[in-house]
Amino acid sequence: KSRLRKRAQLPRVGRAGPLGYAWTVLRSVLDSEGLVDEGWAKFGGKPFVLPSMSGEWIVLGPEDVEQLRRSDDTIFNAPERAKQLFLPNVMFGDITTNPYHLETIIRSDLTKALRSLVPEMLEEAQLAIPEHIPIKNGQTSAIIPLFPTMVHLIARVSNRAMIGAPGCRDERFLKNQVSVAEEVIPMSQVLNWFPSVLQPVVWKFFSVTIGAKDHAVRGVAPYVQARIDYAQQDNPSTIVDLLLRYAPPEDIQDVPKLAARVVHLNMAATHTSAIFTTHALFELARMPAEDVESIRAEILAAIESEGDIFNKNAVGKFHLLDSLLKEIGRFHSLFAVGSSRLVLKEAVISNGTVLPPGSVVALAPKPLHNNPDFYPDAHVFDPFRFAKRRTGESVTKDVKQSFTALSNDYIVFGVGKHGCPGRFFASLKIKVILAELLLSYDLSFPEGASKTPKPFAFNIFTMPSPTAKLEFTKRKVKAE
Ligand code: HEM
Repeated sequence: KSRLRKRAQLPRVGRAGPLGYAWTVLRSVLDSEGLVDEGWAKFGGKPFVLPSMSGEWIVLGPEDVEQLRRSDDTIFNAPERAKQLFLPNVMFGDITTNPYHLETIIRSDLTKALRSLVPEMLEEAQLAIPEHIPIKNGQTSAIIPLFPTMVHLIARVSNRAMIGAPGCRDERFLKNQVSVAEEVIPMSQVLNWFPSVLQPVVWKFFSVTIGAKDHAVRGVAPYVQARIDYAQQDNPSTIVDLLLRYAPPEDIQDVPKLAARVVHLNMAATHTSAIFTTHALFELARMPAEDVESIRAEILAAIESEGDIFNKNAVGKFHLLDSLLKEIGRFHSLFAVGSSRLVLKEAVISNGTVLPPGSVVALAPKPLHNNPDFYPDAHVFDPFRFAKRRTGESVTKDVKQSFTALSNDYIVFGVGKHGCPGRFFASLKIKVILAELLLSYDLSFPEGASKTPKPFAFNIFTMPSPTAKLEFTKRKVKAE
């Protein structure tokens, strides 16, 4: 007898019946994570359907992660799903038929260029931090809204790598880059309510009204043009140079399209990294002082071991900071469901269910990251969890504990061939900024403020509280 079952037999989370369905869809807007937790508990970690405003997600269980990891896009397709979910071709023009800005550049060239980018990002962080944490004359500390400040700081340091200095310091330019995600992500949701023929018209209407993406593209265009004019790409020093190296001739004639690719990359690079930086600073402010001191001491020792130079090798030795970031990714999920793929051909999943083409599958980070087989005391936030697993016996085993290592039990950066190609850049950038902040300031919650600010959830995404504040007190000794 066949064990195979039809897709329709998959259980669904939420209230029963058509009205219950509508209620569940509405709940998913503000509480997808709660729905995923509920479905996982109710169906014992077996696949189930999660309804949402942008259609149904089939949330897969731990047994199916390996199948997604190995997939080569013939059955479970990532780029098609990204197009369906974020509609880049509607909002940015056709930048995904030849997605060289996402693949070649970020995956290989940027990662190779990281060594030379560390001193640049460090210099930018050192210049930007005092501007973002303005301490008034005669005072020793400043209280700032953390998440929006980190978004801005990250955008500036990222753009030192994207377009170079001094362009990355232009406040208006940065504001526009940051606003793009705030326009485009909710818009992709709204556009999904319209049939595809109407989407360009609806987008045109909204984009003229809001305009963040158009402003951002116009902001990047002069830098692209300058790099074309000076043929800087033979000796690349920014991501724009790398982009020009791979751009086909027709793209070189189309500066706005090239600029749109940079804006698209900025979108992937900013809020994600700012979320980690914000969580890390809140955690550091909550942590026992001696733990913060051990992280600082390790940073100082690593820099000293490189002849007092804060370079990429030194950052590679910040194991405690690396562990803290990895634990943040494990403990605070960024999204309720991720690594989604469009099913292109009939596919059978672990429990024998046959999924028809057109289905959407995804993984649920939070329950996977709470698997007691891999994470004893999973409910406890242990900043040094992964550092403790580094035994020093085998380099390969130790590397597996690092923040950027992908595994089936740690899916913050996704799985398989579409796992985040920007993660090495992101990790370095975040560490440079955090190390600089830790060496310069003591961190604390302002008097009377909650030490566990409530995160903000929208659709599948979860962000740290956008209004919670942190106090930065200048430290007396700052090692150079
Ligand atoms: C902490 C920061 C970041 C996090 C948590 C993050 C997370 C992710 C995740 C979960 C995916 C999807 C993986 C999958 O489908 O399995 C992804 C894809 C991607 N990310 Fe990141 N990301 C971060 C930073 C960056 C940065 C800085 C860049 C660019 C400079 C970047 C560029 C990309 C690109 C181009 C993709 C698409 C890859 C593909 O489909 O092949 N990301 N990221």
